[in-house]
Amino acid sequence: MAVQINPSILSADFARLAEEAEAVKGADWLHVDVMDNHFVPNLTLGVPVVESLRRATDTPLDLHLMIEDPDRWAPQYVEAGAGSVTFHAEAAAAPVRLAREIRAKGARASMALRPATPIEAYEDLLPELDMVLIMTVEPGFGGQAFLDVMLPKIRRTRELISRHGLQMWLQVDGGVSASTIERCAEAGADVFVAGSAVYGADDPAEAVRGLREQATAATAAAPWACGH
Ligand SMILES: O=C(CO)[C@@H](O)[C@H](O)COP(=O)(O)O
Ligand SMILES: [Fe+2]
Repeated sequence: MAVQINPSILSADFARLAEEAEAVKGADWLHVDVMDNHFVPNLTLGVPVVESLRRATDTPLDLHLMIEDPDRWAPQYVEAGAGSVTFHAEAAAAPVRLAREIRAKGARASMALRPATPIEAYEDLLPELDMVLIMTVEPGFGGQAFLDVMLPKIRRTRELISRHGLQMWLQVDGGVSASTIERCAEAGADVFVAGSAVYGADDPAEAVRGLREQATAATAAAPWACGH
Protein backbone atom coordinates (compact mmCIF):
# COMPACT_ATOMS: atom_id res chain seq x y z
CA MET A 1 0.00 0.00 0.00
CA ALA A 2 1.14 3.56 -0.72
CA VAL A 3 1.88 5.70 2.32
CA GLN A 4 -0.86 8.08 3.44
CA ILE A 5 -0.46 11.60 4.80
CA ASN A 6 -3.27 12.91 7.02
CA PRO A 7 -3.01 16.60 8.04
CA SER A 8 -4.43 17.29 11.49
CA ILE A 9 -6.82 20.23 11.56
CA LEU A 10 -5.97 20.74 15.24
CA SER A 11 -3.21 23.03 13.94
CA ALA A 12 -5.51 24.78 11.44
CA ASP A 13 -7.56 27.96 11.92
CA PHE A 14 -10.87 26.71 13.37
CA ALA A 15 -12.71 29.78 12.06
CA ARG A 16 -11.73 28.89 8.47
CA LEU A 17 -11.99 25.08 8.44
CA ALA A 18 -13.36 24.82 4.88
CA GLU A 19 -10.46 26.86 3.47
CA GLU A 20 -7.97 24.98 5.63
CA ALA A 21 -9.27 21.69 4.23
CA GLU A 22 -8.87 23.10 0.72
CA ALA A 23 -5.29 24.15 1.54
CA VAL A 24 -4.25 20.49 1.86
CA LYS A 25 -6.01 19.17 -1.22
CA GLY A 26 -4.12 16.04 -2.25
CA ALA A 27 -3.88 14.77 1.31
CA ASP A 28 -5.31 11.27 1.81
CA TRP A 29 -7.52 12.04 4.79
CA LEU A 30 -8.23 15.03 7.04
CA HIS A 31 -7.40 14.07 10.63
CA VAL A 32 -9.97 15.47 13.06
CA ASP A 33 -9.04 15.45 16.76
CA VAL A 34 -12.07 15.29 19.05
CA MET A 35 -11.20 16.09 22.69
CA ASP A 36 -13.65 16.24 25.60
CA ASN A 37 -11.56 17.81 28.40
CA HIS A 38 -11.91 14.56 30.38
CA PHE A 39 -9.94 11.88 28.55
CA VAL A 40 -7.40 14.62 27.71
CA PRO A 41 -7.02 18.12 29.23
CA ASN A 42 -8.22 19.95 26.12
CA LEU A 43 -11.51 20.62 24.34
CA THR A 44 -11.99 20.85 20.58
CA LEU A 45 -15.12 20.04 18.56
CA GLY A 46 -18.04 17.67 18.29
CA VAL A 47 -20.57 16.06 15.98
CA PRO A 48 -22.07 19.25 14.41
CA VAL A 49 -18.67 20.53 13.30
CA VAL A 50 -17.86 17.14 11.75
CA GLU A 51 -21.19 17.22 9.85
CA SER A 52 -20.35 20.69 8.49
CA LEU A 53 -16.79 19.74 7.60
CA ARG A 54 -18.09 16.67 5.74
CA ARG A 55 -20.18 18.96 3.53
CA ALA A 56 -17.26 21.39 3.04
CA THR A 57 -14.66 18.98 1.65
CA ASP A 58 -14.31 15.89 -0.54
CA THR A 59 -11.32 14.68 1.47
CA PRO A 60 -12.41 11.80 3.71
CA LEU A 61 -12.43 12.41 7.46
CA ASP A 62 -10.20 10.44 9.84
CA LEU A 63 -11.67 10.97 13.32
CA HIS A 64 -9.43 10.59 16.37
CA LEU A 65 -11.68 10.44 19.42
CA MET A 66 -9.82 11.44 22.58
CA ILE A 67 -12.97 11.15 24.68
CA GLU A 68 -14.47 9.13 27.48
CA ASP A 69 -17.30 6.76 26.61
CA PRO A 70 -16.43 6.22 22.92
CA ASP A 71 -18.86 3.26 23.01
CA ARG A 72 -21.65 5.83 23.16
CA TRP A 73 -20.25 8.52 20.87
CA ALA A 74 -18.24 6.83 18.10
CA PRO A 75 -21.31 5.60 16.13
CA GLN A 76 -22.58 9.20 15.98
CA TYR A 77 -19.35 10.28 14.28
CA VAL A 78 -19.88 7.62 11.60
CA GLU A 79 -23.39 8.98 11.05
CA ALA A 80 -21.89 12.50 10.87
CA GLY A 81 -19.84 11.37 7.86
CA ALA A 82 -16.52 10.04 9.15
CA GLY A 83 -14.79 7.52 6.88
CA SER A 84 -12.60 6.24 9.70
CA VAL A 85 -13.16 6.40 13.45
CA THR A 86 -10.39 5.81 15.98
CA PHE A 87 -11.29 5.27 19.64
CA HIS A 88 -8.80 4.91 22.49
CA ALA A 89 -8.21 1.45 23.94
CA GLU A 90 -7.95 3.03 27.41
CA ALA A 91 -11.44 4.54 27.14
CA ALA A 92 -13.48 1.84 25.38
CA ALA A 93 -15.58 -0.44 27.60
CA ALA A 94 -16.17 -3.04 24.86
CA PRO A 95 -13.63 -2.47 22.04
CA VAL A 96 -14.61 -5.48 19.91
CA ARG A 97 -18.31 -4.63 20.04
CA LEU A 98 -17.51 -0.99 19.26
CA ALA A 99 -15.23 -1.84 16.31
CA ARG A 100 -17.95 -4.10 14.88
CA GLU A 101 -20.54 -1.36 15.25
CA ILE A 102 -18.33 1.22 13.51
CA ARG A 103 -17.72 -1.20 10.63
CA ALA A 104 -21.39 -2.17 10.42
CA LYS A 105 -22.30 1.50 10.06
CA GLY A 106 -19.88 1.76 7.12
CA ALA A 107 -16.65 3.32 8.44
CA ARG A 108 -13.18 1.95 9.05
CA ALA A 109 -12.64 1.00 12.70
CA SER A 110 -9.42 1.92 14.43
CA MET A 111 -7.98 1.81 17.95
CA ALA A 112 -5.40 4.17 19.45
CA LEU A 113 -2.90 3.48 22.21
CA ARG A 114 -1.43 6.10 24.53
CA PRO A 115 2.37 5.93 24.81
CA ALA A 116 2.29 3.82 28.02
CA THR A 117 -0.28 1.30 26.73
CA PRO A 118 1.37 -1.88 25.42
CA ILE A 119 0.29 -3.23 22.02
CA GLU A 120 0.76 -6.83 23.21
CA ALA A 121 -2.36 -6.58 25.41
CA TYR A 122 -4.44 -6.01 22.27
CA GLU A 123 -2.87 -8.56 19.90
CA ASP A 124 -6.01 -10.72 19.78
CA LEU A 125 -8.18 -7.73 18.82
CA LEU A 126 -6.19 -6.73 15.74
CA PRO A 127 -8.30 -8.75 13.24
CA GLU A 128 -11.34 -6.71 14.35
CA LEU A 129 -9.66 -3.44 13.29
CA ASP A 130 -8.83 -1.66 10.05
CA MET A 131 -6.08 0.44 11.64
CA VAL A 132 -4.13 0.80 14.87
CA LEU A 133 -2.86 4.22 15.97
CA ILE A 134 0.36 4.35 17.95
CA MET A 135 0.53 7.74 19.69
CA THR A 136 4.00 9.28 19.49
CA VAL A 137 3.12 12.04 22.00
CA GLU A 138 0.79 12.10 25.00
CA PRO A 139 -2.59 12.90 23.43
CA GLY A 140 -4.11 16.33 24.04
CA PHE A 141 -2.13 18.95 22.16
CA GLY A 142 -0.50 19.62 18.82
CA GLY A 143 3.07 20.83 18.47
CA GLN A 144 4.67 18.48 21.02
CA ALA A 145 8.05 16.81 20.54
CA PHE A 146 8.07 13.33 18.97
CA LEU A 147 8.69 10.54 21.50
CA ASP A 148 11.37 8.43 19.84
CA VAL A 149 11.03 5.85 22.64
CA MET A 150 7.86 4.81 20.74
CA LEU A 151 9.86 3.52 17.75
CA PRO A 152 10.29 -0.03 19.20
CA LYS A 153 6.50 -0.18 19.79
CA ILE A 154 5.87 0.78 16.15
CA ARG A 155 8.27 -2.00 15.12
CA ARG A 156 6.58 -4.56 17.38
CA THR A 157 3.14 -3.55 16.09
CA ARG A 158 4.28 -4.01 12.50
CA GLU A 159 5.65 -7.46 13.41
CA LEU A 160 2.30 -8.46 14.97
CA ILE A 161 0.40 -7.27 11.88
CA SER A 162 2.72 -9.28 9.61
CA ARG A 163 2.67 -12.37 11.85
CA HIS A 164 -1.14 -12.45 11.73
CA GLY A 165 -1.17 -11.79 7.96
CA LEU A 166 -3.39 -8.72 8.38
CA GLN A 167 -3.90 -5.95 5.82
CA MET A 168 -4.61 -3.31 8.47
CA TRP A 169 -2.97 0.13 8.50
CA LEU A 170 -0.52 1.40 11.15
CA GLN A 171 -0.93 5.10 11.90
CA VAL A 172 1.42 7.33 13.90
CA ASP A 173 0.32 10.64 15.41
CA GLY A 174 2.26 13.28 17.30
CA GLY A 175 5.42 15.18 16.42
CA VAL A 176 5.52 13.73 12.89
CA SER A 177 7.60 16.08 10.72
CA ALA A 178 10.33 16.16 8.09
CA SER A 179 12.84 15.23 10.79
CA THR A 180 10.91 12.25 12.24
CA ILE A 181 8.75 10.76 9.46
CA GLU A 182 11.51 8.62 7.96
CA ARG A 183 12.16 6.87 11.29
CA CYS A 184 8.43 6.16 11.65
CA ALA A 185 8.24 4.72 8.13
CA GLU A 186 11.37 2.64 8.65
CA ALA A 187 9.86 1.22 11.86
CA GLY A 188 6.64 0.17 10.10
CA ALA A 189 4.12 3.03 10.03
CA ASP A 190 2.20 3.59 6.77
CA VAL A 191 -0.30 6.32 7.75
CA PHE A 192 1.17 9.57 9.05
CA VAL A 193 -0.72 12.32 10.89
CA ALA A 194 0.97 15.73 10.81
CA GLY A 195 -0.50 18.89 12.32
CA SER A 196 2.05 21.60 12.97
CA ALA A 197 4.42 20.28 10.28
CA VAL A 198 1.68 20.87 7.67
CA TYR A 199 -0.34 23.87 8.91
CA GLY A 200 2.75 25.59 10.32
CA ALA A 201 4.36 25.54 6.86
CA ASP A 202 4.12 28.46 4.41
CA ASP A 203 2.60 26.10 1.83
CA PRO A 204 0.63 23.28 3.53
CA ALA A 205 0.04 21.36 0.27
CA GLU A 206 3.77 21.43 -0.47
CA ALA A 207 4.47 20.20 3.08
CA VAL A 208 2.16 17.22 2.44
CA ARG A 209 4.00 16.45 -0.81
CA GLY A 210 7.39 16.66 0.94
CA LEU A 211 6.31 14.35 3.78
CA ARG A 212 4.86 11.89 1.25
CA GLU A 213 8.15 11.80 -0.70
CA GLN A 214 10.20 11.21 2.45
CA ALA A 215 7.88 8.49 3.78
CA THR A 216 7.69 6.75 0.40
CA ALA A 217 11.47 6.63 0.05
CA ALA A 218 12.00 5.45 3.63
CA THR A 219 9.34 2.73 3.21
CA ALA A 220 10.94 1.47 0.00
CA ALA A 221 14.20 1.02 1.91
CA ALA A 222 12.58 -0.64 4.95
CA PRO A 223 12.91 -4.41 5.45
CA TRP A 224 9.31 -4.77 6.73
CA ALA A 225 7.89 -3.37 3.48
CA CYS A 226 9.17 -6.13 1.17
CA GLY A 227 6.07 -7.26 -0.70
CA HIS A 228 3.90 -4.74 1.19
O1 LIG B 1 -3.96 13.73 18.40
C1 LIG B 1 -3.18 14.65 18.38
C2 LIG B 1 -2.73 15.30 19.64
O2 LIG B 1 -3.32 14.66 20.71
C3 LIG B 1 -2.60 15.02 17.09
O3 LIG B 1 -3.38 14.63 16.00
C4 LIG B 1 -2.00 16.39 16.91
O4 LIG B 1 -2.86 17.28 16.29
C5 LIG B 1 -0.77 16.26 16.08
O5 LIG B 1 -0.15 17.49 16.01
P1 LIG B 1 1.42 17.61 15.70
O6 LIG B 1 2.13 16.86 16.82
O7 LIG B 1 1.64 16.94 14.38
O8 LIG B 1 1.67 19.07 15.70
FE1 LIG C 1 -4.76 12.96 16.53
